[in-house]
Amino acid sequence: MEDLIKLENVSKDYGGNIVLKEVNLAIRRGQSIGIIGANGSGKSTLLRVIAGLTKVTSGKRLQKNNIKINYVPEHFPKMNFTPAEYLYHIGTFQGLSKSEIEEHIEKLFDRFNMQLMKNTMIKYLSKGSMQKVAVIQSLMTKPDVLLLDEPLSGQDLESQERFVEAVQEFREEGVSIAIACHENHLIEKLADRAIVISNKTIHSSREYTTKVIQFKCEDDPILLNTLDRMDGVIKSDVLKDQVHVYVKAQYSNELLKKLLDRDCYIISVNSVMEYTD
Ligand SMILES: Nc1ncnc2c1ncn2[C@@H]1O[C@H](COP(=O)(O)OP(=O)(O)OP(=O)(O)O)[C@@H](O)[C@H]1O
Repeated sequence: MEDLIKLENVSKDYGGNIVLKEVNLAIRRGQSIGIIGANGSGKSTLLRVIAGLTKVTSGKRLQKNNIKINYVPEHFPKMNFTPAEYLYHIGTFQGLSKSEIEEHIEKLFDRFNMQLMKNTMIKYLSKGSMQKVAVIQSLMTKPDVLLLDEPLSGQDLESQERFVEAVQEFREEGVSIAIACHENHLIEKLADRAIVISNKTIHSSREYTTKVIQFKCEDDPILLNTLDRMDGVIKSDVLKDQVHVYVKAQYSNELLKKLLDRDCYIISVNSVMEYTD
């Protein structure tokens, strides 16, 4: 897989306070990384370094030419704009036409239940609504790399689900994603691999390379006979009336959709993790 952004022995300190020490990391095309760590461990700093928004103290940040990066910060600034005005400016800056911007705003405001807040000054919005403006901004144009810092912060459950769906759609279109958050379930859903920051460095990573989908289906020989030939399927086992199918993580949503279309009952979806150092 092609490297879009690479950190080589990157260290970052703030006035002598070392936050990251000799970190090596590659953001690969189409790969999705979850960043886990305690408060203050350096997740936001790492994301800002990946985004190229923070200068590194030593080491190198390399970036492939002409790639587009969308970034959702942990704290959205309190601005004297309405969300519609702000997104209009951002869309124009990103080269979208007026009608494209209006279409995106309508669709995304509906999707995130923000229509009533469209014309309220951002500085008066609640924390969750402000975060939704940041999320909507990052979804208006398809990037090569989507960087998300605590994107669910303050969002209600329905908006969280909408957000997961939207990120999954980008993922299926090959967008690379790095997401820092404290919700492990979100990382398991959205990441192929999780890195853990502690003691100023990335000391281990978990690979979510395979998903195991457990389901039941009415007698459907066509499905069972073709399952092993479907994209990304590694193997399948039939145990009494249940089927366990092992599928590469990036194909699991596609397979889930197929199973649901055939009225299968999904019992569970689990990640098989491999640890690497
Ligand atoms: N601009 C800055 N100036 C000085 N120190 C900073 C700055 N940004 C971050 N730090 C310090 O760097 C350390 C790591 O902060 P960072 O926000 O990256 O952690 P985090 O893992 O994202 O934390 P949280 O989970 O609480 O959001 C903290 O000690 C923080 O005080």
